[in-house]
Amino acid sequence: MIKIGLFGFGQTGSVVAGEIIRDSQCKLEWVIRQSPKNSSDYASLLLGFEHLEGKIVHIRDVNFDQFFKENQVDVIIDFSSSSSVSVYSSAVKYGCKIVSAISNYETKDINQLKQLSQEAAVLYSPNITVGINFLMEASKLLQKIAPHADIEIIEEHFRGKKDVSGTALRIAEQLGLDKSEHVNSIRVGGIVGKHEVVFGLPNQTIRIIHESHNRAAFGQGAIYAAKWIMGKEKGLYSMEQALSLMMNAPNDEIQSEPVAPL
Ligand SMILES: NC(=O)C1=CN([C@@H]2O[C@H](COP(=O)(O)OP(=O)(O)OC[C@H]3O[C@@H](n4cnc5c(N)ncnc54)[C@H](O)[C@@H]3O)[C@@H](O)[C@H]2O)C=CC1
Ligand SMILES: O=C(O)C1=N[C@H](C(=O)O)C[C@H](O)C1
Repeated sequence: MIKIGLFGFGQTGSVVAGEIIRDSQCKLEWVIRQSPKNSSDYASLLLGFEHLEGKIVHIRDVNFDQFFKENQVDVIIDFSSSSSVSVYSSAVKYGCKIVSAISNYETKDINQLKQLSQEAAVLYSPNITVGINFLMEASKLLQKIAPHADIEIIEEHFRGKKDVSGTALRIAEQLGLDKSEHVNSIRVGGIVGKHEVVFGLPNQTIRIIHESHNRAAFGQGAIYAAKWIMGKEKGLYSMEQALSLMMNAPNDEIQSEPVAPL
């Protein structure tokens, strides 16, 4: 059983908590949240389950050195904010691994996360869905086939998302594009997350699109990453690496036993 601690119980973290609770190989030990709401409750009860799982802990109520010593977990999953890395850095001395899904880090915080990976296994992904990594691989392949194509990235999210999509910035980086020139953001309604790479050729246009319809997609990706990182030594890993078996496996393996749920 993989013991998981979760940072963040917002619009994504609360859905991720439900996915962890539903997974038979994982146990949600605790949820650290910033809001004093529902403190000392259980995430399971708040999400409609009948058993007790995922004690809700208010960040102001804990001495983290003591908390991590007394509430040790195998993996911390972070869906909170850039600054949380400074909170859970002390957990790694108890052997804890980290899966961070924070999409846009402040420079000091991403540097601290990289520093942490010298003592612990850390997986960081601005988009932790399985599907977006296929979009990235397909885009890199198409760019090789059509090196002269014009390329634009379109990212669409819910109206309240303030930052530019970390996923789109990473796609631009992987394709060698100027992030300030070739990432186009749309903020409308309740779109969970859509990324489109548009390849413009003289007589045709090719579009590669990934769309998350439900935040459970992020929960499934985070759980896959948590299971994958359990066997890893200290170091910094990406979701592309965690999925590389799926993308590089011989055809018969892919057909018979997909490595991760789509
Ligand atoms: N990598 C991926 O695939 C995905 C990444 N994200 C990222 O996850 C983060 C959260 O996204 P949302 O849930 O939409 O935002 P949100 O604002 O709804 O939730 C964030 C929650 O974290 C809490 N929080 C902030 N700092 C905290 C701390 N130090 N300790 C504990 N809790 C803290 C906030 O109070 C809030 O409840 C964002 O960075 C977002 O970009 C979201 C979806 C997918
Ligand atoms: O804030 C979100 O919700 C999401 N953020 C990530 C990003 O910024 O790329 C990933 C996903 O699209 C949802």
